[in-house]
Amino acid sequence: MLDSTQTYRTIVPFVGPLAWTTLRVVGYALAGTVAATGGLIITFVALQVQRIRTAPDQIPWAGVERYKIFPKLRATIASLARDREHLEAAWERYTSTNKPFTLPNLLWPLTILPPSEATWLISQPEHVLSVNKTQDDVMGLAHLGPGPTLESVHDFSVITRDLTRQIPACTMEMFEEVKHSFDAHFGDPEKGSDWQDIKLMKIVESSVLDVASRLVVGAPLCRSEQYRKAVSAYITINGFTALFVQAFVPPTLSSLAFGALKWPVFYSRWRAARLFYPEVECRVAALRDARYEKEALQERENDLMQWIIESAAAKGDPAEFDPKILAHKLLLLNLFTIATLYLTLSTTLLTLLSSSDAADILATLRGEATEILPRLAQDPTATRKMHAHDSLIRETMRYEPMSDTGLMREVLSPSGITTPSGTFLPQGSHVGVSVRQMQRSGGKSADDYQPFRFVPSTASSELEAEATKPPTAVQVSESHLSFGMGRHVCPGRFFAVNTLKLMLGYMVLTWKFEPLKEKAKFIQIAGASIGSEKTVVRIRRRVAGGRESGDVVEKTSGESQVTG
Ligand code: HEM
Repeated sequence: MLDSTQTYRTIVPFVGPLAWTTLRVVGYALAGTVAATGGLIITFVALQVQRIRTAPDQIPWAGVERYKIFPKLRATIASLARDREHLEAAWERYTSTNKPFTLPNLLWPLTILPPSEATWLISQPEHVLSVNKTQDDVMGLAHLGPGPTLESVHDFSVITRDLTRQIPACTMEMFEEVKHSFDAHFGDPEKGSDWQDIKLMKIVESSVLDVASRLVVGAPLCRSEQYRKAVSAYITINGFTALFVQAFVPPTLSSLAFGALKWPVFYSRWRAARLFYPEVECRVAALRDARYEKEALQERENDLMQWIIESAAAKGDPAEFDPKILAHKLLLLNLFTIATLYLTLSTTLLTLLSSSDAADILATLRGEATEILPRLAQDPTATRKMHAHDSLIRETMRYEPMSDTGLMREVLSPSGITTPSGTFLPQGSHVGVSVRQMQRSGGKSADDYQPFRFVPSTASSELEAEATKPPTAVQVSESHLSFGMGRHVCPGRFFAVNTLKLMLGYMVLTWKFEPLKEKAKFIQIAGASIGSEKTVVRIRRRVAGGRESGDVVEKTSGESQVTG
């Protein structure tokens, strides 16, 4: 055995070189990190400067501070957190005189047209003002989309044609999932009917994930932890990759960047798709075999997966009928449904619970849900009579839309385009409207939150009722732009509002909510409004036992059931 002196003598000669090597590795790592960060910052700034140049010259910019160096660049960087502030100030200043202004934004400077030009904006053809191009850029669809072509990715006819028509047929299935997922995620069942604190955003996210996925992949997969994790990872990685390339990579190099960065997205997509891919493959094969057998065709499923498969088959292009592409198309739709329903439901709840009338609003909703939800099994179209819920959804989207700006288009026309009031928009510039301000500028009470302002009044005659009927949540107009407007209006809005009614109705029937003591905080990120993750809400499960009509009782199987 070596004594301590020997050990010391053996080790000492290695200490110096080892320390030196370690120091060098750390040094290289540090230098690499500094160089990479510096490179990213320089590319980012150069890219922003180039984008600033694409904006129309003669239009004033929002948020710029004169006499400061690089005012537009500074305003662009500040827009990440101060977008709403910029929008409000410029709206006050320019819109009263019907003038456009340019809103700085990290994606691109956005020229905001006055409301009088919104109808002109949406009536321009795609090759002049393009919606698809903005979607492709924000979501990286050309590189990360399912394919087989971009045109195919933008074909949403399955939603417009099949999903909207089949809403009554899907309602009970969706309601079953609402009950299952909200019971599973909302609060700790062990606490019974005691008050408990929940982090609202997290819990709404988990519940919505199951409900939105039920439409796309069905049960039981939508409830599996493996699928939930895989689809969440796919949404996050896809979103970050597309945004990273849009923010840091010049358009000329974006194909190269996507070529390298797409692999984590494809891997995450594969992890989610492989869980339902065999089912898609099996149905594709069945459809191929059964094309000439009427009986087999009659037995086919009636769900989104089947509609997508049949729609692809109808195109007669083998590339469209590839099970892998079909699975990826389903995942893209799952991304749309999860993100939009999560944001809208959480904003609706937070705005409602922040209101000074929260208790009364909840009571009215509960009354309506008690009357309608138990009738769904007999009449799935009964959700159309949930006027209070519909009005609350429309009012929340009006008051606190998912995004402050909308109707976003890129000018594709090589010679640019001039608006009716004479504003010239060059090729490559981006144009849109201020959704939030337009929705809040319809009279004295437009700045107030009145959840039941769109509930039909009880008129004396049918004729009068028809004449005074307020618009519903899915009816878009210049004062209701949260679903967009024109040819690219959201095709999923009928399904979205129906599902939101089921979720809200079930929640108010099943839990008591304590109104918030302070107004809920919303985080503004680049024009999007998202409830704070930290918001804690107090809930209590209503006592089971069917004491009141409409209460939720537990069946012996452990499932919950709404009593009639
Ligand atoms: C409350 C929830 C939702 C909101 C607030 C919402 C909002 C929007 C908005 C603002 C647009 C852009 C319209 C335009 O550019 O003019 C859009 C487009 C779209 N939405 Fe939704 N959406 C929701 C739910 C859904 C759902 C559930 C689906 C799928 C089932 C869906 C599918 C789509 C598709 C495919 C488009 C692109 C349409 C096109 O470019 O032609 N959305 N949505």
